[in-house]
Amino acid sequence: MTSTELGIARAGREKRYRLGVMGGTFDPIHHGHLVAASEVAAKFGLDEVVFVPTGVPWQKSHRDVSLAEDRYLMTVIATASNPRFSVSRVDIDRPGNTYTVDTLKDLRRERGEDVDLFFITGADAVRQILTWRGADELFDLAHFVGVTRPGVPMTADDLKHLPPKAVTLLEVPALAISSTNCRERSRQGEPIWYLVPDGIVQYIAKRGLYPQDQSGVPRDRN
Ligand SMILES: Nc1ncnc2c1ncn2[C@@H]1O[C@H](COP(=O)(O)OP(=O)(O)OP(=O)(O)O)[C@@H](O)[C@H]1O
Ligand SMILES: O=C(O)c1ccc[n+]([C@@H]2O[C@H](COP(=O)([O-])O)[C@@H](O)[C@H]2O)c1
Repeated sequence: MTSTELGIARAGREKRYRLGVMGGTFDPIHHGHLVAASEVAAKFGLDEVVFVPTGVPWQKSHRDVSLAEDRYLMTVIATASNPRFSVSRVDIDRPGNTYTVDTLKDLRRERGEDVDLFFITGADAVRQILTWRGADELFDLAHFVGVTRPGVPMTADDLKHLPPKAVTLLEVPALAISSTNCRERSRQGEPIWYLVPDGIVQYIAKRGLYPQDQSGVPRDRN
């Protein structure tokens, strides 16, 4: 959506604009991400979900991460067909480690005060939020939506350490897909068709992103 279209859409409505924010390393983006964003958009009545690929994901510094431009382009390709999905460069254009507190402040600055922000995150990331930089500020900047993820058991008890009402848990259709598994499958010459959108299979092949490991041992089991 262009900024003019956004302005027209906003002018014609009384309710505040509801913007979902789906942050991720997206190395590569897969259907688990897309289903999570789509479900939260439907359940929370979001006007738009902006996907924000990380610049430098500091909590993944133990492994190689593909170039930000490749992850950005994959995110654009995967979201292009959905008129409510968009992609932001705020994290990849900001130098240094990526912190969500900066992401949310940048989006607030860009989109204005009359927007409610909903940060979408998987159950694994919800558990980690208090380790994030500026965690005490995060819940004033956005409402957090933690989506269920296969292999990550999560109940309301797991949210006890977070401020009350700061996070909503949402059950989404279970897709046992991870970027790690997609990378490993590519490296072992196994198909990733239907785990990721078709254009992503083709982009990975074209750019040789996760080359087959001749030793048969995945490079980044994490
Ligand atoms: N299958 C899934 N179901 C629900 N949420 C998911 C799923 N995969 C990823 N997420 C969530 O999407 C966000 C971005 O995830 P990320 O880009 O790190 O993908 P990932 O599959 O977890 O990657 P990796 O395996 O490399 O750690 C995180 O909040 C993560 O919890
Ligand atoms: O702010 C932080 O310190 C922080 C630490 C780890 C992860 N995050 C954010 O959480 C989202 C998912 O991250 P990841 O590493 O699981 O792809 C992404 O938007 C990250 O920027 C944020």
